[in-house]
Amino acid sequence: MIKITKNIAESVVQKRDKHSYKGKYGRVLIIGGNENMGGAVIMNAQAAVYSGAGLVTVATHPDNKAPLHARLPEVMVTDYKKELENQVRSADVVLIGSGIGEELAVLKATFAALEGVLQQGERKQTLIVDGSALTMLAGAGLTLPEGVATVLTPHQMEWQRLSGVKIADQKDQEKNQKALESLSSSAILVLKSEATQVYWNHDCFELTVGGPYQATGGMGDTLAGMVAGFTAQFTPCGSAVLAAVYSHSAIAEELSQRAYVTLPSEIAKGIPAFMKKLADQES
Ligand SMILES: NC(=O)C1=CN([C@@H]2O[C@H](COP(=O)(O)OP(=O)(O)OC[C@H]3O[C@@H](n4cnc5c(N)ncnc54)[C@H](OP(=O)(O)O)[C@@H]3O)[C@@H](O)[C@H]2O)[C@@H](O)CC1
Ligand SMILES: Nc1ncnc2c1ncn2[C@@H]1O[C@H](COP(=O)(O)OP(=O)(O)O)[C@@H](O)[C@H]1O
Ligand SMILES: [Mg+2]
Repeated sequence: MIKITKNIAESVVQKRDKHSYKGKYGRVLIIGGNENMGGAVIMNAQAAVYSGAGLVTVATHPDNKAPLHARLPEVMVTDYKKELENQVRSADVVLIGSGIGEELAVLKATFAALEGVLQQGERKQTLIVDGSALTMLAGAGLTLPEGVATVLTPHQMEWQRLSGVKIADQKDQEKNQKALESLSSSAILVLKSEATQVYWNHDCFELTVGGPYQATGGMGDTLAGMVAGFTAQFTPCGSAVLAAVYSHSAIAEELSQRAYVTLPSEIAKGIPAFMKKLADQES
């Protein structure tokens, strides 16, 4: 087990090139948020924008458009049942599942569009699967698109549903690793808990920052948005995931010095200053 340290995050988050522009920092497409769970995509999007993603589009239920624009003028918004294929085609990173409910057709259309891009050999895209998309994956017996850089971000029950590994057995790295390999030959797993584990490239990493002040709805939606924002900007994908996982909980730990609970939106607001500290340390 390798500890996820500040050093890993510092080696990932770099100072920005003076001659760069938004196109260099990735196009993120967030798909999720049904009529009852629009908050989930707001938290995804806030985290992705504050992590520095170059362009962020949210494909969601139309009821969520006005609240999203009111909270985050930086994002573009589209209906997740219209023109999804074109949106997926133009994205570098696709995050699907937070608050998506049971919109199986949207999940299937997203996977089909990603496979279409792959077949044309256009470029390497990253897919992040969170929340209810993981539950639908488990229930519908869908397979993950191979060849796309994939990150799964389940909490313990989502992982139990998807992999069959019972929560009580999830401390067993070998069991988790084997189950992951049976789902995908190359996916990265972020198995969230009070001691989050990341499985990448046959290694297992463990988070040692964070705490119970994070046990509040939307905390995982914020992490998923950070993973999207970081993977849009930094390579390799696994290092970017580790840096996002570390930063999310390290910001919460800092906030917990003066707060009983560390709300997801407060963590998101802390991202730019935290990333600056990481970039300033980078050697
Ligand atoms: N504002 C919004 O729009 C928000 C929208 N959200 C969206 O809601 C969707 C559903 O996500 P979900 O996680 O709330 O529900 P689900 O997948 O059924 O899991 C809960 C079941 O698992 C069990 N459980 C056991 N261990 C667990 C663990 N470590 N962590 C968590 N649960 C654990 C737990 O046990 P119990 O608490 O009953 O003992 C219960 O039986 C998802 O798409 C998400 O993005 C939320 O983010 C909130 C804010
Ligand atoms: N006791 C705890 N200690 C540390 N982190 C926690 C604790 N409880 C929850 N978390 C973190 O909060 C997040 C919860 O994710 P998730 O259940 O998907 O939230 P949601 O779907 O409501 O956004 C994970 O990153 C998890 O590691
Ligand atoms: Mg979640």
